[in-house]
Amino acid sequence: MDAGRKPRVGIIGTGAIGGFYGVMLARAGFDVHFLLRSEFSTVVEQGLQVNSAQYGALSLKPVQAYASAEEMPLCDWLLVGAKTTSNLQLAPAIIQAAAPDAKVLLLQNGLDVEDGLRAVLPESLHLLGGLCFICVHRAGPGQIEHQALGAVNLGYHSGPASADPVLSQAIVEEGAALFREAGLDSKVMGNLQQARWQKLVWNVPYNGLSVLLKASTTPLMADPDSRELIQNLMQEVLLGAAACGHVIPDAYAQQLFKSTEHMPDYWPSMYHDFLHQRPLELAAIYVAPLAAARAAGCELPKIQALYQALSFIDRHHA
Ligand SMILES: NC(=O)C1=CN([C@@H]2O[C@H](COP(=O)(O)OP(=O)(O)OC[C@H]3O[C@@H](n4cnc5c(N)ncnc54)[C@H](OP(=O)(O)O)[C@@H]3O)[C@@H](O)[C@H]2O)C=CC1
Ligand SMILES: CC(C)(CO)C(=O)C(=O)O
Repeated sequence: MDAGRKPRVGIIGTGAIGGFYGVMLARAGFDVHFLLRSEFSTVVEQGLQVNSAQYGALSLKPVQAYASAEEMPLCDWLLVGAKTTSNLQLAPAIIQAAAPDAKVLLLQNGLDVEDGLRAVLPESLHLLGGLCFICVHRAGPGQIEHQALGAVNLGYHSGPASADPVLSQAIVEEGAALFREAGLDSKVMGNLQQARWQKLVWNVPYNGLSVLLKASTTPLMADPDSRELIQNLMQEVLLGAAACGHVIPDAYAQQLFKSTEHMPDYWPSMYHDFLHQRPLELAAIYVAPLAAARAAGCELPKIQALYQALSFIDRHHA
C-alpha cells in the first residue's frame, strides 16, 4: 500500500454488520467495496440506507457493489460481515479480493471462528477477529436499522505477524484506527480468545433464548424465570471461560445483565436467522465453547440443554 493512501476496504457479506460498518467507513472517506448476494441489484439501484437512532438517516449512493469477488479491486482490509455459517463458502471470495499482505477481519460472534478459515487462507494474509457491540439488523434489501451502540474490539488471530507481538499489535491498532476515524469506539484486545469468551457471556443466553422463547430482550428481562435462566447461563459461560484459562470477573456478567435492561428492545441476530429460515450460528456460539470447556474438564449442562433445544429447532425450522 502507498504511504499516505487510505487503506482500501472490502466488505465480504453486506448485511446488517457489513452494511453498517461499510457505510460508516465510506462516509469517513475510505474507499469501500461491497460484496453482496441476494441484495445486489437493489443496492446498485437504490444504494445502502442506514436508519440510525444515533446518527439519523444515512445514505450511501452510489455503492461500489459487486456480485462477484472477481470484479472487486484488491483490498488492504477485508471485513467479513457474513454469518459464521458462511465462512468456508466465502473463503475463495476472501482470497480473490485480498491484496498480497491484506488483513482479514472477521466481524463475527462466537469462539474459534477464525480456525476453519485459517486452514484455507494463504499464509501471507493476516487474520483478525472483531467483536461488535451493536444492535443492528436488516429491515429490507439495502435497509439497515441501527438501534444502539457500535463499538468494535479487535484482536490478532494469526498470520505473518504471529511471532512478532510488536507487528501484530501495530496491525490491530491500524484496524482500530479505521473504526475510530469513522467515529466509532474501538479497542485493541491483547487476547482474542479472552475477548471472544467475554462476548459469549451475552450471546450464549440472549441469542439462544430469543429463538427458544420467541422473546426479545425487554420481555426476557421482565420475567423472573428468564432473568434467572439468563444469569445461570452467564455463570456457566464464566465457568467454561475460567476452565480454558480466561478468567472473567463476575462483575462483568452483572454489568452486561444490567446494561441489557437499559438497551432498547432488541431481537438478537440469531432470532432474525430463525425468522428468515437461515442456519443458526450454533457451531460458533454453542458447540465451540461447549467443546473447549469439555476438553478442559468442565461440563456446562444448562448451555448443553439450550444447545440441544436449538439444534432441534435448527433442523426443523427450514
Ligand atoms: N446484527 C447484530 O447486531 C450483531 C451481529 N453480530 C455478528 O455479526 C455477524 C454478521 O451478522 P449480521 O450482520 O447480523 O448478519 P446478516 O444476516 O444481516 O448479514 C450477513 C450477510 O452476509 C451475506 N452473505 C452470506 N453468504 C454470502 C455469500 N456467499 N456471498 C455474498 N454474501 C453473502 C448475506 O447475504 P444474503 O442476503 O444473500 O444472505 C448477508 O448480506 C454474525 O456473526 C453475528 O453473530 C455481532 C454483534 C451484533
Ligand atoms: C450484545 C449486543 C446486543 C450488544 O453488545 C451484541 O453485540 C450482539 O447482539 O451480539
